[in-house]
Order: sequence, then structure tokens, then C-alpha cells
Amino acid sequence: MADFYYLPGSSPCRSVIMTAKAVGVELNKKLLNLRAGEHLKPEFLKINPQHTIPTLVDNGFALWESRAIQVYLVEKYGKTDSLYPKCPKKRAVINQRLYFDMGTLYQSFANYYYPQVFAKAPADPEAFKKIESAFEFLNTFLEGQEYAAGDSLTVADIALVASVSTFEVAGFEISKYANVNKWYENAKKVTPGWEENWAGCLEFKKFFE
Ligand SMILES: N[C@@H](CCC(=O)N[C@@H](CS)C(=O)NCC(=O)O)C(=O)O
Repeated sequence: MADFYYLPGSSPCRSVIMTAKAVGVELNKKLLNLRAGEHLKPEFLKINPQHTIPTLVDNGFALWESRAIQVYLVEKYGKTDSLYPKCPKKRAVINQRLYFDMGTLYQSFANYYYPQVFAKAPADPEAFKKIESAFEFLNTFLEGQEYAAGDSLTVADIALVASVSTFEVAGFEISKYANVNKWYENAKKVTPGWEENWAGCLEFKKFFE
């Protein structure tokens, strides 16, 4: 069983948990208390010098970056390639969505909410505009399609579900974006591990209270 260093509230950790569930991989979950600095201890730095969670250690093979872990789990353990199809074009669109999720959508969350939550800084309206434009992009990507990268569930949906649910608990109004809203309501029903994701979101929500 692979060791999995995580926190339940962390969005990238939740996307790995949902992906593991989707491919039927059991994780040996190891809570890593960031507030106590456990990620900076020499024993963890030996595993992941970048000291981020999620970190997976599969039979001695250490990997971090949630979307890379998602792809690894599907390629190594998926019974089919449906979550990350081998077709170059399908895969390219999934990769685009994953990079969008990491570099644009989730980044807009971090830029706007993290300073408020972790440094009690005032809200930055310019950073909020970036969230709105990210949601507008996602809304456009989802025009006329049921899933993030085509007509079936992939790792792109799972990564985006983790991010969008984090926006939901932060109080961001998703319903303004009709295609995103429709996709998200369906994704809640069909994404394996959604319940655990939501439980983690509620943990994260405590930072906003
Ligand atoms: N892009 C990374 C982000 C990972 C990340 O920043 N994780 C946070 C927790 S949500 C963390 O480990 N922070 C501690 C640190 O960077 O030292 C991923 O998707 O895995």
C-alpha cells in the first residue's frame, strides 16, 4: 500500500484521494501537520525536498505535485485508460485542463484567499477579478460538454472538482457560471470519493470562520 502524506482540507490532496478511489488504490494515509512544521523536518525533506503535500510514496518511489500523482495512479493502477486516455488529442485536452487548473484557476484562489485567511490581509479586488476571469474561461470550456475534457470523466474533472469545491466553501458564487454550475452539480454525483472531498472541504472552511 502506498504511503500518502496529506491533510484532509488541502485541495490538491483531495484530488489525489478522489483519483485513488476512482482507480481502487488504497492509500496508507499519513497526516502531516503543516502548522507544526512537520513538512520541514529532515525525515520528510528526504522524501520531498520541496516539502509539499500531497506526497505519495509507492513502494519506495516518491512523487509530489497532485496532478502528476493523479496521472501516475491512473497509468499504474487504472484497469482502463478512461480517466487518462492514451489518445494523444484527448490526453492533450486533459493536460490543458490540468495546467489551467494549477496555473490559472487554483492560482487565482491562492492569490485572493490565502492572504486574507493566513495573513489577515484585506481583500484585493484585482485578485478577485482574476478568479472571475478564470471561472469565465472554465465556463467557456464547458460549453456544450458534460465533462471537463470531453464526454466522460477524467482526471481533469477530478482536479477541477477539488478546486471548485474549495471555492464553494470559501463562499464564491459558482451559480453565476451556468455551465460550470451544471458540470459541478453532475460531478458531485459521479466523482468517486466526492463525500470524502466534501468532508475535507468542510475542514478547510474552518479557516474562513
Ligand atoms: N501544486 C502543488 C501544490 C502543493 C501545495 O502547495 N501544498 C500545500 C498544502 S495545500 C503545502 O504543502 N504547503 C507547504 C509548503 O509549501 O511548504 C500540488 O498540486 O500538489
